[in-house]
Amino acid sequence: MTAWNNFFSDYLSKLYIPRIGWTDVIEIIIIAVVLYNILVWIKNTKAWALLKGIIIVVLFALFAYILNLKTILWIAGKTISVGIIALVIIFQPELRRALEQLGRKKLVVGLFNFGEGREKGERFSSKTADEIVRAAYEMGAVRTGALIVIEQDMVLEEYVRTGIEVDGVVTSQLLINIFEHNTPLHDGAVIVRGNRVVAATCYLPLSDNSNLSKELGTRHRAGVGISEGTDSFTIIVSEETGAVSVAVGGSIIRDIDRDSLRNKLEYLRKKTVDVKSFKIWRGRLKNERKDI
Ligand SMILES: Nc1ncnc2c1ncn2[C@@H]1O[C@H](COP(=O)(O)OP(=O)(O)OP(=O)(O)O)[C@@H](O)[C@H]1O
Repeated sequence: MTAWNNFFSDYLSKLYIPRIGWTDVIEIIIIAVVLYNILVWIKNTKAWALLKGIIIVVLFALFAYILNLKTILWIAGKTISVGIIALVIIFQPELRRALEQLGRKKLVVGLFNFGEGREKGERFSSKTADEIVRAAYEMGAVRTGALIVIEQDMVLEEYVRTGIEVDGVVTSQLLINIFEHNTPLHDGAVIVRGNRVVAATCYLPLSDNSNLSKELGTRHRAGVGISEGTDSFTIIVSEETGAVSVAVGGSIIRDIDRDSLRNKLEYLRKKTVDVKSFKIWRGRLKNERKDI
């Protein structure tokens, strides 16, 4: 017993417990918020895939360090500085946009913006699913081309920014109106977030997948393109054939029937959405969105 007591008193005498003042608490909060927002930013841009790649490289370097693989460590050491410069060049557009936002935004709201309209536990309502299905097949029947991207966990802000803000409740009439030929909003993609059409005329990345059928033009390639880099669910209505297709995870399901599309949307709708914390800062957003 005395041995234990000695061990603990010895251990405690060596333990350094720093005094924490209120400035330390403020510093911890600021660093936590900044880090959190950097991680959210990484997740919402293509930096997410890159971060996963970096983690794998770091694990590999760690492995080389443990086994003392000198040549690999030397190469890793030499490439690190080049790698950092390469990262800045690759992410120059994203970094510029992030800095621009920082300068433009209402800072506090920007910092605590944890994703709009996602506190309900459901991605979108059953009515929204019905409206999207109705719009897709009504447009298909009259050969109106359409591209509807449904946002899931990954926020598609960088694509929303390429289009024109709409912010309207999803209805079949709104979607049909947007894609009506020779109207200002008909070109490009519509992005749906929750129960709202957030933007139209959005420009999506084109897929360069050489396995895609040569019959498919840029509308379909754009639908597949966005699904390669994000977890979005995209509905494509062909202007040429009226067929409705769906792109998810880099693959396309062509000419899907109405019931299958409704079932897929129903599945998406019910996938649980993280209820984010810090609701206190989101009161403003909720008040703006009573009509959801
Ligand atoms: N990168 C893009 N992002 C968003 N929309 C795009 C993009 N590229 C093309 N589009 C849309 O696709 C339309 C052109 O479709 P195109 O005829 O080339 O495609 P398609 O796949 O053959 O489809 P369809 O069967 O409807 O003809 C454009 O008018 C535009 O609305």
